[in-house]
Amino acid sequence: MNLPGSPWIAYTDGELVVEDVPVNRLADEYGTPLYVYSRNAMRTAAASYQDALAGRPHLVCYAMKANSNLAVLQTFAEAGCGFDIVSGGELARVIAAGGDPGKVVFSGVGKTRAEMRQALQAGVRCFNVESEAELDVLSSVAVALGVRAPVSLRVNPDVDAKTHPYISTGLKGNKFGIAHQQALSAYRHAAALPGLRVVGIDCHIGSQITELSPYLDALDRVLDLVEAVELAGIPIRHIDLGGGLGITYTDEEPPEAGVLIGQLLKRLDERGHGHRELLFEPGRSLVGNAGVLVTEVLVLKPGAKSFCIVDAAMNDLVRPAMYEAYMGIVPCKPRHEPTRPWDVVGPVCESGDWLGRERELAVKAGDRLAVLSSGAYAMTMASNYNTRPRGAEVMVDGSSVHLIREREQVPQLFAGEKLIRR
Ligand SMILES: Cc1ncc(COP(=O)(O)O)c(C=O)c1O
Ligand SMILES: N[C@@H](CCCC[NH3+])C(=O)O
Repeated sequence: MNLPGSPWIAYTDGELVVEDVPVNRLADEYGTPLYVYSRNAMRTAAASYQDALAGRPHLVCYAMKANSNLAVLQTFAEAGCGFDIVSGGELARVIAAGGDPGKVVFSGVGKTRAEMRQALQAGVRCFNVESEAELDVLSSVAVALGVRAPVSLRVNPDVDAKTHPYISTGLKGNKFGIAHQQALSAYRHAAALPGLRVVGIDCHIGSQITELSPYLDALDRVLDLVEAVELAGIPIRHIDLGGGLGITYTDEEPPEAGVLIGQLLKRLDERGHGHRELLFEPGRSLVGNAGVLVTEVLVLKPGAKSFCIVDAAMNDLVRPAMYEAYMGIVPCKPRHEPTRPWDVVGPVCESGDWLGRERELAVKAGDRLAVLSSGAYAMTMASNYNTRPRGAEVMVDGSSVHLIREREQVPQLFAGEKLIRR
């Protein structure tokens, strides 16, 4: 069986392993719920973008919202990546991980003045500006600091990324970016402001995209604009095509990064833009299939509907509850016994607290299951709902194991709370 995450995540001698390490051994040592990542899967994924872009000026900016653990950032920084950030908190993480702020692009529809100042002082590479009003605010913050902010306008190309409505971002009904019809005037506005320096153009049309055509359609819209903006006398140095490339959770067959980039480069060349510096902001496709969430079966409730209650829940992995997303679930040590369908659910007091429905499994209490494709948007979206401490994170690199985040302890969860004095 070829699991998502193969060859880094696979069965060896009847046991699930991440690289050279059996997952059950990690669960024995670090407990569950436990996020386990393959460092070489991350390195390989970064290389697939970088190799496809070799010989062209480029920067792959890892969209760290997918997984912002410092050791994950360190891995991508060492691979030569920059970062796509959406908050001052994410910038602080980049710096703490030893990343270069000069390789950071700052996206997001609602940056605060304090975050703008922080990013200007750190020397980020570029602000991806998402509205005309933001141009004025950013310019005034930059003028007050005596600098010019490098800006790229995030254009909303009104292209259907054919993905879940909650994660589509490039349609005119989405809150993201500046409508492509208004972008030229927004560029004129930007070029006239004293605190700004136009450096690029940006678009990001959505997430978990499994087809090439939306990317090519968006690129055409972006190139039309680049031509119009440069005709207006405003040079555009880089083109940032965002992230969004999907991964295999079940039977999806998204294009490989190399294929996507090959097609985009071909279109750029055909249209005479092959010399431009290219930026990408991939998140999920760099880390999603590099990780699993390991959980222990607490109790079984067979019946008309059979529930397999595990110790991980929607607070550890919200994607099924939030998007009805399918995540593969496999045993860490398969039993050679008959299977039956189980709803794999967590202990949280919500009917929406499920990880998988109608999964054919042979399980007993105490067994460990691995939720596949949990390297992206799992830990970063985790919460403490029901006063549940978040799990530990472990990075495997060959046969080396690194604890990269300790398990939260309950007292930490209310450490900042105060009783009212009587
Ligand atoms: C601006 C921006 N860039 C990049 C990403 C990364 O997306 P993905 O994880 O789908 O590659 C996102 C999230 O969708 C985003 O909002
Ligand atoms: N968090 C989402 C994707 C949104 C990406 C951020 N714009 C997911 O788990 O699929």
